[in-house]
Amino acid sequence: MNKQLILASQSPRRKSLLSQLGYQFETIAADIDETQYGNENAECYVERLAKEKAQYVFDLLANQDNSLVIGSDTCVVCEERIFGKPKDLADSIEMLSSLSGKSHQVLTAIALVGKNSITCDVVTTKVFFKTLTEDEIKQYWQTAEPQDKAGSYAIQGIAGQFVKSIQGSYSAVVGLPLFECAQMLSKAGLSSILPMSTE
Ligand SMILES: Cc1cn([C@H]2C[C@H](O)[C@@H](COP(=O)(O)OP(=O)(O)OP(=O)(O)O)O2)c(=O)[nH]c1=O
Repeated sequence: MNKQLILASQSPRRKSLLSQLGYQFETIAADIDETQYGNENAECYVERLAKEKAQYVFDLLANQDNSLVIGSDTCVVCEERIFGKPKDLADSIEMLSSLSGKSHQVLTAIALVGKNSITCDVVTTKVFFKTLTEDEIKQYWQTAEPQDKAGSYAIQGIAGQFVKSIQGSYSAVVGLPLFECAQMLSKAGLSSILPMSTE
């Protein structure tokens, strides 16, 4: 019997990306504390949060034997600094000024939790930004787009024009790496409407 798939997320972008893979799934938002530990590097941080989101939702389920939960987390890393979502305009100015005119990394972790199983993968993408003026950053803030996005920008939105190029996975920057996600779900034995082979 095929397992039931649940996406542990309140993000409409993750829902839309997962839909592209052709799986039937439900979404349930995870409510976890996203505070970073003092000694935690970016990779460990996103991996832990992706696992905690998936585990949080898995623990709510009645039918755990027959369920798999996928959780994900994204952060932006620039010169050793880790950026999550901006708290306010000042935070957004701080983040986007740091990203202006150089490259940074976007880290997205995906975790799949089932009964007695956890698998996880962290995908890193390099993003090259044009130089931004403070006026541009302030105007961008007024659009509301950056407010719920790691690093205070959305590559899939207005901020697409800030991005000169990327090396890596576009879908991972938006919030869910499609290639890695498809491989993980396929290896876990889930079938989508599109049969996948694993590499
Ligand atoms: C860099 C970047 C991030 N983002 C988004 C992806 C994530 O949704 C968000 C980072 O916050 P997350 O805490 O990873 O996710 P979330 O709170 O939106 O959703 P949930 O925890 O319920 O799954 O930033 C974009 O949409 N575009 C971008 O270009």
